Amino acid sequence: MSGPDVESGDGITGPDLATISVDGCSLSFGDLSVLEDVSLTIEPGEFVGFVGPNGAGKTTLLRLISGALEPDSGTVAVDGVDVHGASSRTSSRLVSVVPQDTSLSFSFPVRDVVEMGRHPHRSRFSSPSPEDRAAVERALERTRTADLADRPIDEISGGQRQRVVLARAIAQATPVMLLDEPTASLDINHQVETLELVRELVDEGRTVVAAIHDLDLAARYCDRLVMLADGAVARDGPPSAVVTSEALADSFDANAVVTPNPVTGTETVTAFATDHGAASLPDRVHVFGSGSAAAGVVARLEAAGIEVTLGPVTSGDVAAETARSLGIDALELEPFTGLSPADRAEAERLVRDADVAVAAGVGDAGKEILERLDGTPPLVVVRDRVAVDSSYVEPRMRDTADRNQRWDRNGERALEATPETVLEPVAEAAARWTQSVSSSGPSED
Ligand SMILES: Nc1ncnc2c1ncn2[C@@H]1O[C@H](COP(=O)(O)OP(=O)(O)OP(=O)(O)O)[C@@H](O)[C@H]1O
Repeated sequence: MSGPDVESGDGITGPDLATISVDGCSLSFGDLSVLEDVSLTIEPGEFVGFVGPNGAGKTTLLRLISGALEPDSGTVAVDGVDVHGASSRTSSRLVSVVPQDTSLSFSFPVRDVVEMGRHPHRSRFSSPSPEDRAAVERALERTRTADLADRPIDEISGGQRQRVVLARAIAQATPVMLLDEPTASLDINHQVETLELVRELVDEGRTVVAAIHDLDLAARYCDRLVMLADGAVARDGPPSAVVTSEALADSFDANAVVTPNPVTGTETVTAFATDHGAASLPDRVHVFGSGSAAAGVVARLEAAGIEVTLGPVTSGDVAAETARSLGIDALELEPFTGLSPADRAEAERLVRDADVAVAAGVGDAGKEILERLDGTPPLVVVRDRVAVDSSYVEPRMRDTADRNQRWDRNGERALEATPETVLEPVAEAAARWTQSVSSSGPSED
């Protein structure tokens, strides 16, 4: 299944396309089992991201594919060649590697380091050909490291070194590139430039596998993600199928929501702290309000596994958009319209079905519902940090808070929170409610 030998854009001959086949690979370090029966096929021209929590086995799997580590059982083939049986010259014509740790123990000029990528293409004692030189210059240009070419490698920054090592891999002109955290030490411009460049290499036909911690970048640039957890493939597929709140909860034990990035449309992960005090959370919470305060509350409650409803909220509002992207049931109103009797009935139903209500940036329509539903369920008021300082909004907030006092069955003030701290008072409100119901039975009012 060897690919055709062709003259590549980087001036070398070799197979231009290669498939990676990992078949039933297991590997242990002493008693520690790190990979267990991993099988994967990666097609030519795919950009695959390995994602997963620390210690999941991403680097180990990359090192297994490069041939640096040998599996206890199973095989790895690149372009049909068993990488563990091949000579190092054959493997280094097939696979180039950008390791996580790019520190080098010598002081060569950057150009010489990039030129090392050409060694597999030359006979042992020959000097670089014009073709080699052209490939090196091209790699320096593509990684924007040409201005560093004469500097000693040990006198440039970690991020610059990372780009130089990528240049060396590009100069190596292999059909497969393996990158371990290629953007880890890069600033935002260089992160995006590097991943755009990797995409270009993929579009030229290379097969690229990269371990990437940043899930947003992985979802934005990779064609396919393989989520590793405890040394096994937990999920494998397009980013939209792999970066989900369920997968993040299962594999990372993370409390997170995944929403579409408004600019790129790709998956964006927002993770929250998992601590919400000792009390248990209610099953269902209704959120009144709009704006970023309500959006933050909705996302945090959803990430904590609570069934959330929202409304009334104006269509297009950030809270409505957040609810929509999370598949949350929301009562949306068209801009500049009031509550119809049907909307009112629907809002009242959503609130009555909830164990706790949260008010966050409540507008006039929401206030109307708040006023009519006196008594149940218990209420938590979220004070928006911006709103608290505003002379326009603050009297309205105070007004809402005063009215909320009448809401509480025990005559206590409604519990207050910020979007960041909403889980604890929600848990407390639910506990209070359960207590008051069990001591007096549900109220009629
Ligand atoms: N040379 C080694 N000797 C012993 N244990 C090792 C060795 N290399 C890795 N491990 C262990 O193997 C497991 C997987 O490590 P690996 O570096 O592959 O994880 P990773 O998913 O790349 O993690 P990270 O996201 O932190 O980079 C870890 O428990 C690690 O401690």
